[in-house]
Amino acid sequence: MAKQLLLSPNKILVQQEVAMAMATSFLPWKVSTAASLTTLARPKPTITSSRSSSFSTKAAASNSSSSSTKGDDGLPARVGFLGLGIMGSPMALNLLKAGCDVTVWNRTKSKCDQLIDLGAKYQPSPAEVASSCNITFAMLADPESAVAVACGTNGAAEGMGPGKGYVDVSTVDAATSKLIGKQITKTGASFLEAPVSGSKKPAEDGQLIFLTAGDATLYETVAPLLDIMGKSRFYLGEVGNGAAMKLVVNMIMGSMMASFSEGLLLSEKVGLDPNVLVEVVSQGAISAPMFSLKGPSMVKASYPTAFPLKHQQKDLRLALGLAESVSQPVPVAAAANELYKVAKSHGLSDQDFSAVMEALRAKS
Ligand SMILES: NC(=O)C1=CN([C@@H]2O[C@H](COP(=O)(O)OP(=O)(O)OC[C@H]3O[C@@H](n4cnc5c(N)ncnc54)[C@H](OP(=O)(O)O)[C@@H]3O)[C@@H](O)[C@H]2O)C=CC1
Ligand SMILES: O=CC(=O)O
Repeated sequence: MAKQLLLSPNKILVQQEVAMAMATSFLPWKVSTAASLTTLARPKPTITSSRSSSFSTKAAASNSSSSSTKGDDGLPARVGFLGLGIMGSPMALNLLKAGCDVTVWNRTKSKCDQLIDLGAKYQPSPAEVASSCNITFAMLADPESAVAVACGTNGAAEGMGPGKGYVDVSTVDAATSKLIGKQITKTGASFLEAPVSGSKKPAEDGQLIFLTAGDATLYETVAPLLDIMGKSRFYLGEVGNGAAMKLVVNMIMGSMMASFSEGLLLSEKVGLDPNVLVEVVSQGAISAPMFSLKGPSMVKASYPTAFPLKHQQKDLRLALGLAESVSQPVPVAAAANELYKVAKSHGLSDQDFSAVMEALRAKS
């Protein structure tokens, strides 16, 4: 059964979560390999503690053979995936590995090859993916590409219709998400926004956090698919709330990274070993997985891309717009945004966002 928490004062419902029996009843095409559940069950974060059944669905799916892509009534799951970048590729791969019938599309077709080799189907346009699938996910770079893929010529909306669902997992602003939702629902299909928190590695490990909002029935329908790709999911109500939550989280993250970079450079300048700083930080109240993960390579001025810097700057820009819309001062985020803009002007757009440190180094 769904457990709901009411968060005042905004009256945003956070639903945690839907039992497997309920979820699978919406999904005749999903598997339920009960025998395999116990062995695959992982420790769950507190937030997911009320959804052990959904978690088990994930475990079952992860352990399933390709024959288990068919439910009791023999209907196959047909899941589309649009956008196979750093995040989309591992997410689609996890769906495929879990036994889903996955159809992919990417603007640069070569990025589909690995998934096709592993059994994914291919369609030459978002419209054709949407028309051949029950559920279509989209993981695009930014608002412009998310709109183009959903609503442009040969876009997904052209292939949508009653009974289908479109789940946009890109990080965009609320207005963009609402626009896409409007175009999708006009066709009779359902829409869910579901941006993710978590980077390349969590995407590979199926450990993403989904921040969903929109059609509640579609949310329940896709819950087992989200559980294949992620470790937790939040349902936040109306379209726009998921986008807003994601932007607030990434606004904090962008400022944290800028501040951490300043600390590393300052420690170096005053003759301290920045590796020791990373260790000290890791043991105290400001410890964060992000610092421990990226600190050692930042000290070596190495920035292997997990979260491209250009996307972090996009998120800060969109978060500033969100803050502006409600007259909320966010001076720290505004300053961080300027730093990421400088980093972009130094040609660091496609490096990891931790390369923002280079913008500070260049200033000194
Ligand atoms: N990387 C990360 O750690 C995280 C990223 N995100 C968010 O997820 C989204 C995707 O990120 P990520 O995978 O890292 O980004 P990438 O830059 O690796 O991938 C972007 C994807 O968008 C496609 N794309 C870009 N422009 C267009 C366009 N005009 N038309 C059609 N397709 C287009 C790209 O296609 P092509 O291959 O042809 O260029 C590619 O598939 C972003 O919104 C990002 O902010 C969220 C959480 C974590
Ligand atoms: O959007 C980036 C992330 O790490 O989350």
